[in-house]
Amino acid sequence: MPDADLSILNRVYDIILDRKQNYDERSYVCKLLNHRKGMNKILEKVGEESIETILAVRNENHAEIVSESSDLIFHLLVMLAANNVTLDEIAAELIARHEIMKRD
Ligand SMILES: N=c1c2ncn([C@@H]3O[C@H](COP(=O)(O)OP(=O)(O)OP(=O)(O)O)[C@@H](O)[C@H]3O)c2ncn1[C@@H]1O[C@H](COP(=O)(O)O)[C@@H](O)[C@H]1O
Repeated sequence: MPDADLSILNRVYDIILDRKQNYDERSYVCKLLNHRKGMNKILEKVGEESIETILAVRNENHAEIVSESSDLIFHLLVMLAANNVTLDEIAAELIARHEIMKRD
């Protein structure tokens, strides 16, 4: 297994963008992006996974926190891609805040 690093966020985001362009009935991302409830379905999933992450923390269960946080981040990536927000924009926002707030 390759070293785990956050470049996987870009890789998954790029797959989601590809799913926006190329419908595949086997794809979970395509099901979400084309759901009859529209954006509400994606937002429901973000809400659901947020609550499951909170419960995992309440349970003090490390493995569950990792798993539920991964579900949450994945569904956030779908929500961002569906709204044409790029990861570069998120990175730029975090960098700008870091520059403003850093104390050393
Ligand atoms: N990271 C993920 C990922 N994490 C979770 N899931 C799916 O998210 C779904 C919802 O998870 P839940 O735990 O909420 O399960 P559930 O309650 O049964 O879900 P629903 O009934 O609400 O659909 C499950 O079907 C999971 O398989 C994911 N599906 C896809 N990815 C990534 O997205 C890429 C593209 O996926 P496809 O579009 O399916 O090819 C994959 O290669 C992965 O990198």
